[in-house]
Amino acid sequence: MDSMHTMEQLVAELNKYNYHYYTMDTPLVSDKEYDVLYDQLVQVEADSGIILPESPTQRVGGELLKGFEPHRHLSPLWSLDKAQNIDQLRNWNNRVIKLVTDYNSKNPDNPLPDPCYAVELKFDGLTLNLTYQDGRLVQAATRGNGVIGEGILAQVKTIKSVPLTIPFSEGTIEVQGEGIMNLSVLSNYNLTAAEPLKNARNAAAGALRNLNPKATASRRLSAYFYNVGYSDANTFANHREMMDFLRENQFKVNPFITYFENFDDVTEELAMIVESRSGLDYLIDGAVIKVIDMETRGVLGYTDKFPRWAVAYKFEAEETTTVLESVSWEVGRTGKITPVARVEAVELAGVTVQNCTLNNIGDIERKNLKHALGARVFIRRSNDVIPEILGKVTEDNDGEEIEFPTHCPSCGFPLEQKGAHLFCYDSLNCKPQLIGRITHFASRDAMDIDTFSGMTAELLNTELDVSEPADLYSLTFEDLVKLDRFGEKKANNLLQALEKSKERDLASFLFALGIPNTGKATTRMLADHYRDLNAVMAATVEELVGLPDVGGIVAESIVSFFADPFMRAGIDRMLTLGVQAKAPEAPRVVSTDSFFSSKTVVLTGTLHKLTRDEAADKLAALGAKVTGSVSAKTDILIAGEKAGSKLAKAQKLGIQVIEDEDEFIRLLEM
Ligand SMILES: NC(=O)c1ccc[n+]([C@@H]2O[C@H](COP(=O)([O-])OP(=O)(O)OC[C@H]3O[C@@H](n4cnc5c(N)ncnc54)[C@H](O)[C@@H]3O)[C@@H](O)[C@H]2O)c1
Ligand SMILES: [Zn+2]
Repeated sequence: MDSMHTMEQLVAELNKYNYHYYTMDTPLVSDKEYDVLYDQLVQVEADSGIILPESPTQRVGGELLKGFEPHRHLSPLWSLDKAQNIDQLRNWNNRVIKLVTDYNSKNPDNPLPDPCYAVELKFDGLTLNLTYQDGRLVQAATRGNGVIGEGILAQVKTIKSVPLTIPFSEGTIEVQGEGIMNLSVLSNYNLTAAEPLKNARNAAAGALRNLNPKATASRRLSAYFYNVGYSDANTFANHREMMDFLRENQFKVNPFITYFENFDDVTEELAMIVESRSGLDYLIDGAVIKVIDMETRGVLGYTDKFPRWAVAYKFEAEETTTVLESVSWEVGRTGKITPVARVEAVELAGVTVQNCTLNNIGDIERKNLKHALGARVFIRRSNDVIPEILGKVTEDNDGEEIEFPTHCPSCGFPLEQKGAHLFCYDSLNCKPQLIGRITHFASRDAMDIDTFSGMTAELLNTELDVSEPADLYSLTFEDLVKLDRFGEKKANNLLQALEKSKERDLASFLFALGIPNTGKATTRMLADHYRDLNAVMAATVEELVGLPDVGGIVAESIVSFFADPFMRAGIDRMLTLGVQAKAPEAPRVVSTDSFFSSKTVVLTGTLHKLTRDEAADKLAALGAKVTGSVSAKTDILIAGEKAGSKLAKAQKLGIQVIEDEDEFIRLLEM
């Protein structure tokens, strides 16, 4: 009786979440939280042998939205069975093998081949089913309940990569794929949107199920296709043939698709995908493993909800919900004030999350978080960066107000707002700014002062009054040796490291200065172009904006940095104390007859025999233009190990890719 009660509660709760997720595209819980409850229900059903008629384990999708013309799919659309770990994946494979073996023993004259597998990305967007008649797109539908979907032809036509006509013109076919919003498109959209979108999946789904196709068009969606669900004139022997057909008919097919004869190789591929996940420009929530032989698929068949010949291998969730407890304000090295949120501790992607970033006050307002203290919020963690608060679960005014500071929480100086950010401009006296500047100056990509940390900067500041980088170079052994936890050895080590840093090159020195809005690539370019510190310091805005990748803001930042008498004095003092800021070595000989001459080259992934900087130097010396992102203008992509989205993009654009490092080196030396 108790399990009956649990079951009823779970069914009711899950159906409520389904409605908000599938029908409204505004989920109330994260997928992670949903999946936990769903798995509980599956377990209770298995234990009790009872399944309630309205159980979500028996149905695909959710209710249809009114206002769209219903479309009956020519063959049904399915959900996918799930494996949360490799053991569950092996169980799935064992079931496949058993069914194939059983079949073969009954049909010895016509046996099925040993299973081979395709591994694809599992896109997180909205399922699309496109109907083509005699080569023309005549309908596009959502999955709906798997049998009937919502007709969203006008909306789907706004996706530029969806072909309106295809070469294949024999009768009717239905092609399935996923409508998605690229993450870069989402973040661009959010830069100016009055109401930022929380999540790319809901953004895509909501846009496609918007009655106004103009609204859909403004989201600039994309779509990947992975299945021919129905064709009255064509059959395929296996998945490869089907993919070839899709490519030949100009559907966008994801380049990350691999085929394996051996199941162990599948698990290796999955590990690779997990690695490259954070480099992709779209959301995936797992990978899909499919048996490729079509006859085998027919024999394996379907349950009420999903095919037995495919399984989704779920990756660790990147989103969950928690409660926003408080907000504190941190001062960065440039004086920028960053709100840091404390949330109720929650597990996400393998770690316990307690702090999240809120970016800036502009973001708090745009994300409707101004009154969110104590409210439930969605958070997202990708890569290893600090998780971000995406927005409230419900848009109700149910929280306390987040008060914005008027004075620097560290030095008490009145704050100024510039754009979406608050700044403390008391940069010479505000302690976190001093410490931040010194720590940055010493960091690896800057002056590379060994063993120096934020704690060192803090200690030197409190005990020896080191308040700017130049002060570091007047430190003496006597000063250092009397410090807590220092001793002779450490004092000598630091002095040696400081001595060594005097030989750092101009690019690193410029980077170390921490000029606002000026990163490593720009300081390197400045060093290459001017080859002399005084020349950089004398550059004008007009001159700077003429240089590659320098815009007005960067140019202004550089000029006003060097115009500051305090900064100039600090630099002069460092030069007097022996800092060299060495110009790059001998002027570059630009060759014009090499393989790489006048080609635009992008480097990605890990190289083993060269660092990326070395490779870029060599390429530049051969007259190549080395850029950071792949576009139609790219001639060659050098893809080292674990190359991710850039490789996929290059393949998609048909750009020449060199994946073999030895071959790359051979071409460099040619
Ligand atoms: N947060 C919520 O409130 C909520 C509610 C309901 C469901 N969900 C989420 O949705 C999941 C269940 O979703 P479902 O049953 O709709 O779909 P599914 O996750 O079981 O997978 C089926 C879908 O995967 C998609 N897909 C992407 N790439 C594919 C590929 N390469 N090949 C084949 N299919 C591919 C297809 O669109 C297909 O419809 C749950 O696990 C849960 O995470 C969340
Ligand atoms: Zn301050």
